[in-house]
Amino acid sequence: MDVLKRIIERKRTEVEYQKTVVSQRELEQRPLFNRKPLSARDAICRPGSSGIIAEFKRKSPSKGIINDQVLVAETTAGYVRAGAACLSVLTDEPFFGGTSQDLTQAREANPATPIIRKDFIIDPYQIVEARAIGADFILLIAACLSPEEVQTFSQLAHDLALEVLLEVHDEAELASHLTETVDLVGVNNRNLKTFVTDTETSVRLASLIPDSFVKISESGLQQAESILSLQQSGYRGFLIGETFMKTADPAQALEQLLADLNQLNPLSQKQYIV
Ligand SMILES: O=C(O)c1ccccc1NCC(=O)[C@H](O)[C@H](O)COP(=O)(O)O
Repeated sequence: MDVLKRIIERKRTEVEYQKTVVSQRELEQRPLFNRKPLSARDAICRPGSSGIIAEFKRKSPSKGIINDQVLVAETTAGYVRAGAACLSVLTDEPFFGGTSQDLTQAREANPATPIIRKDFIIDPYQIVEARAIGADFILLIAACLSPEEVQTFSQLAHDLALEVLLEVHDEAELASHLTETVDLVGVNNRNLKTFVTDTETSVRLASLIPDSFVKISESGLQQAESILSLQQSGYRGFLIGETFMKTADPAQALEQLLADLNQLNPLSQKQYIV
């Protein structure tokens, strides 16, 4: 069975159990549920934005343990100081070693930076929970959902003032799942069957995504050169986890990447505020 199927099977059991522990009504009474979410679109598109969505990722199915030494509040605050436009916090525990508490700690440490709840959303309960733990936007993965679910889940997210990043892997998912109700469209460069990452996937799909959506390239991004070339293809956002997290100082790795990018592109020397 492929990894996504295993993740989703596990997630269904986990969400049903979680509903018996904390009801939706209780989630709606949490203090963070009443906080006004921030716009990832605005953070990524504002002039001078690095567009980097820096991810806190302890482990993954493709790499195993990446970094279990660093702390979430310290690392995410470092990312923001280094120039991240947004943060991504994985909240899946079995496969990625993340928790909802991680996201809440990142929220407390970074009150002015949009945070995505990076998880495998298959139930409306998780969207309400996303707002209650302090997220500003959510991920909907086309490979895990029907087009109708993307439509209804993104509508619910908007009703809760959360933005939506729709993730696709290929042309077919884009054709079947893209709807006006999402805000950002992410192309995942990681083939979930082989785990191989190839930024050509983003290049290939770029022109098929209407410019009304903010385009995000996800996974396997390591070099300033790749980011520059993806910018030239129309991408505004770059979701990066492992490249930063595999180092002892993830924020310093982001700072270095932005310095390399500025070096490569002297015309926009002052573009990234670091
Ligand atoms: O990262 C994995 O191994 C993985 C496996 C199966 C499903 C999803 C997976 N990753 C989630 C992500 O989307 C990435 O964490 C994110 O795009 C950052 O990727 P990277 O920069 O390559 O860590």
